[in-house]
Amino acid sequence: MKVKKYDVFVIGSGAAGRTVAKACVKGGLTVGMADKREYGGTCANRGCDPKKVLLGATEVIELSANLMGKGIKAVPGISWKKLMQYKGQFTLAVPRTTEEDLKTLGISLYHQSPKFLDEQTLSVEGKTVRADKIIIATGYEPRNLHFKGSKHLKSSDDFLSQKKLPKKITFIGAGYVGMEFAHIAARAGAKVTVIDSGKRPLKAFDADLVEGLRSYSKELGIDFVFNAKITKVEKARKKVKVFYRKKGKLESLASNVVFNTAGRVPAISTLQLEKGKVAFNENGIETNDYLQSISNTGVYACGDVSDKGLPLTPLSGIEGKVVAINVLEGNKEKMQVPVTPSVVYTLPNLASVGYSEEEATSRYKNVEVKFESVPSWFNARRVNAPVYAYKIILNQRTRKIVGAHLLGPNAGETINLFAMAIGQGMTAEQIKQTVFTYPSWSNDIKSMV
Ligand SMILES: Cc1cc2nc3c(=O)[nH]c(=O)nc-3n(C[C@H](O)[C@H](O)[C@H](O)COP(=O)(O)OP(=O)(O)OC[C@H]3O[C@@H](n4cnc5c(N)ncnc54)[C@H](O)[C@@H]3O)c2cc1C
Ligand SMILES: NC(=O)c1ccc[n+]([C@@H]2O[C@H](COP(=O)([O-])OP(=O)(O)OC[C@H]3O[C@@H](n4cnc5c(N)ncnc54)[C@H](O)[C@@H]3O)[C@@H](O)[C@H]2O)c1
Repeated sequence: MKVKKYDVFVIGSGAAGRTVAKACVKGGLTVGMADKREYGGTCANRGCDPKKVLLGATEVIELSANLMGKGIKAVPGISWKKLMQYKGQFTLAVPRTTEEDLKTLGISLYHQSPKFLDEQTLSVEGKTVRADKIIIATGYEPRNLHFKGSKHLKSSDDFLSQKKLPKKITFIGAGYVGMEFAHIAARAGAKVTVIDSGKRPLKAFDADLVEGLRSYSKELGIDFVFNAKITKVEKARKKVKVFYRKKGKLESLASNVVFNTAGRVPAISTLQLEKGKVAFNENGIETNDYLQSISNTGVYACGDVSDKGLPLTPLSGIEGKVVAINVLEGNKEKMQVPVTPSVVYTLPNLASVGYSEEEATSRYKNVEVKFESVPSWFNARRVNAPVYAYKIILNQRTRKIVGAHLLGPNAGETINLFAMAIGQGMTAEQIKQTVFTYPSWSNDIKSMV
């Protein structure tokens, strides 16, 4: 059988895969790429970007609700249909423009999941393809839940493309996706319940600030069920019923739609990795410091699907660059996971960078923890924001900031200043000496440290 040969074959067209493919083709290599879905990846098609467009409309609701009676006469309503049309202006063209961009550079495109036939050979679209280097950049996909009736659950993709907003919605999973979507849906007018097997939402975030977010979410009308073991889901006419066990008691709750937001797992199940001798674990493809497979030197992995770093868009791009350098120049660049800020786009935002209180306490002899709730500060008061809190962690000996955790309006932006401060090893005094605009959220960080 005829074999099609490339220097590099990239699986996945998200931020990670595109970065590698473009750099390699610009570096003079022949490149092929496959994606089994629409080109452009999760972030641009069905993740960060469309989510944040929907969030924009809910920001108007939050701001006006807080200023009701303080100069604002009415809280506007959301037309879900119109909002989805607006969202489409950001997403609909992504697959086409991505393909055009990649094709113009000379990259050959395939539209199916490849399967490894051996360490260097793939089968895709009925063709046999051999490449010196195969790059796995397939990202994450929703975790399958294994109770009876789980086929009735919808995914985050469905949430971001639903034409009508259901009246009653349940989210299974109070992580990033569940919490962000719960806030969007509640502000857009749905009755929302979030159910989780754990004891609190957003386990990776500071417990004190998460408690502030949980309690404000409750005021917004979002119901929570924690420590719940879901036993089955049943569909009956217009309702979907979730059955769960809590404290030994069997309970149920009915809604129009139930979304599975119970986490995401490496998208590797259709690749036949065993045939390619590519080792993997539950975090993804097992890689060395060069993001090269530990078991097949002809394979690299980057983005969410590699076992390094957090599954976030900025890191996928960075990992893509590292792989491109190592493919083009022969393992020259080690992946060093940088200081990475992260934000949950609820309103208020919950944002975090650096060490948690627990990590800092176990790492340094003396830490100073500044934790305060400050809705009385001018910036919060001027927009009548009811929630504004921070927890800043300093190494007492060096006075360097080692962790910052924020809950409040604009926290997703303000956290970037702390990312810079931690990355550059700045002390509290250096931050205080810096001149910021006034009055601004950024300027508040001087008082926080
Ligand atoms: C709802 C949601 C909201 C998010 N919001 C944010 C946010 O605000 N900020 C942030 O930083 N991150 C966010 N993320 C995470 C972010 O989307 C990912 O970290 C990022 O997209 C990862 O990029 P990637 O290139 O590694 O993978 P992806 O963008 O997932 O790209 C992987 C590509 O590989 C393809 N693929 C998968 N399997 C195969 C296969 N077998 N064969 C061929 N192709 C395959 C997929 O179709 C996809 O196009 C969000 C994720 C979700 C789901
Ligand atoms: N703003 C952002 O940067 C952003 C937004 C969305 C997603 N992401 C990325 O995507 C990743 C996945 O996010 P996610 O929200 O899907 O997952 P997650 O891991 O953040 O949360 C999943 C939640 O589901 C719960 N859960 C798991 N199994 C369950 C079950 N059987 N029953 C009930 N609850 C169950 C877990 O306890 C957890 O609270 C994140 O780690 C993040 O890296 C980032």
